[in-house]
Amino acid sequence: TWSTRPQRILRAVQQSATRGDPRSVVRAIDQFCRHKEWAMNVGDEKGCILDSVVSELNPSTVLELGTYCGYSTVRIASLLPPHAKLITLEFNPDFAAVARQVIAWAGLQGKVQLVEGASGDWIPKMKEQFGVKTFDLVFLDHWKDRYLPDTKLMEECGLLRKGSILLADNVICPGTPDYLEYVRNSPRYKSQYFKSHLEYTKAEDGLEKSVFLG
Ligand SMILES: CCCNc1ncnc2c1ncn2[C@@H]1O[C@H](/C=C/CNC(=O)c2cc(-c3ccc(F)cc3)cc(O)c2O)[C@@H](O)[C@H]1O
Ligand SMILES: [Mg+2]
Repeated sequence: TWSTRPQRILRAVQQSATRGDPRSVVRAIDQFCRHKEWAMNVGDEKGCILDSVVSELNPSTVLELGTYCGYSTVRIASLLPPHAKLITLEFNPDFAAVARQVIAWAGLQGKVQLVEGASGDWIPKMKEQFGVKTFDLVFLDHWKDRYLPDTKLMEECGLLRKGSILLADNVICPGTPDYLEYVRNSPRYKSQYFKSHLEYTKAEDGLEKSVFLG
């Protein structure tokens, strides 16, 4: 087939979702991934847990690592207060191009800064490039072996403050054992596991919510 899966996801959004309606964009992607082609979006079950963490925290600054098609970007941005900002990092240009259009279809481009590049390069530049002091919430959903090094990098760059929340996808499937061991045993975090299922399947997966204690 000539198109890529992200391009087919974008087409499903453009065909089935209403412009400017984030919930319809989320629904269109979930419908497509449940009934047509599985894709690695956080999905609706874990997405509801993500929504509750965002709504409860009401964050002003959010960082997302791994945009992919922009599904969780849209979920998070649609819940942010008026002046809040979400910076999302994506290093695959084809995925970034699809995500920009998904985010625009949802009408959320004003709340989202999609940065095309690698987390390791951009985390150290957050303060100077975007005037960010610290992040209230970080959503980790990129390569699973990068969760721990990038968390340590965020600590070193002073991007976390007392009370900052790290929310990590896939801590069971595919799994992030070194990250989980770190946030669950480090005295600098208070960690909590939210049991759920791998998107669009019955397999176990879950989100780990970790509060940075400073
Ligand atoms: C330089 C590498 C680290 N820095 C990075 N900086 C910016 N973007 C990065 C990135 N790493 C990866 N990305 C991007 O994040 C995304 C990667 C996500 C990786 N996610 C998974 O592998 C994943 C995989 C599964 C999965 C589960 C079960 C299964 F059988 C098959 C797959 C489920 C998920 O929910 C997942 O999130 C891509 O868009 C990629 O281009
Ligand atoms: Mg994931």
